[in-house]
Amino acid sequence: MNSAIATSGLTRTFGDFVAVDHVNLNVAPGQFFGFLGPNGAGKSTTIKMLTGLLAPTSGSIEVLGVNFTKYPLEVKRQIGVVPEGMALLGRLTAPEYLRFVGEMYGLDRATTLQRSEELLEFMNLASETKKLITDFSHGMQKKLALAAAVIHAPRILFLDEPFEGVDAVAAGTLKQMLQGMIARGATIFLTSHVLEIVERLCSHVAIIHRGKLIANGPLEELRSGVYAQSEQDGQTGRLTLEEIFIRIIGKQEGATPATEQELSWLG
Ligand SMILES: Nc1ncnc2c1ncn2[C@@H]1O[C@H](COP(=O)(O)OP(=O)(O)OP(=O)(O)O)[C@@H](O)[C@H]1O
Repeated sequence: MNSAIATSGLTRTFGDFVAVDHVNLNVAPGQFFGFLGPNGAGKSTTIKMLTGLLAPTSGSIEVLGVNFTKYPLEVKRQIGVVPEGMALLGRLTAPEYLRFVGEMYGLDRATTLQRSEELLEFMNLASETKKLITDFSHGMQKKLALAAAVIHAPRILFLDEPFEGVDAVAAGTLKQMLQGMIARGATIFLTSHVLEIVERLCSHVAIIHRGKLIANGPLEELRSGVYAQSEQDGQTGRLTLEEIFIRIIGKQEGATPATEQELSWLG
């Protein structure tokens, strides 16, 4: 097996609209992979297909060398996911939910209990064990969804906007947890609009725009490609991922960047 995640011609349509258009991805085991794109580009739709939450219209997906369509359960056992809507069970408490998830993955009760306690402590949720999940704040729900996604020690973790709504202290803890997983050989595939965090964590980046992949590779290669172009434009110095992203998307749009437009009527 050479890839942790490999897609070929992955496509999803909604009626006539092509949300994901013949995407070929190749993520090596142990990579920290950032999947970027503007709003509505097709990131969540792709993650949903990669984790079995949405069927592709066409194309193939292999995860850890296994055909997802043919052997979905075998794949699902080895992956963890925090999807866009988190999909928690609101009428349970956090320990009840983690116990449910742990047992669903076939962990014995003692292991589930021990990991659940450790995770709640780690996520700073240990004092919230009596509250129903439906009464959790958005950030608390996000942290619980993350805890549930890793309780079975998955080999691949898929995260759709893991830092959204999470406070700075928790974001720091989370980054540490993800880096620890990478150090122990896991693969992480994440979407985020927080490009400073992606830049700090991810070794590889792909950019999707209107359903099509428009950039894909090691972050440093992407940087040097865009950097060479920007030198021709007269700009020198190291580009941040945010600058790289804006340049790549701007080139596709061929329009005036939003920052240069004005809402003159607005005060
Ligand atoms: N169930 C659906 N029915 C119709 N259109 C959909 C559906 N799900 C997604 N889309 C459309 O597919 C496109 C891609 O959506 P997606 O949620 O994948 O974008 P995204 O890159 O995750 O965006 P964001 O960064 O805003 O979360 C959008 O135009 C969206 O409206």
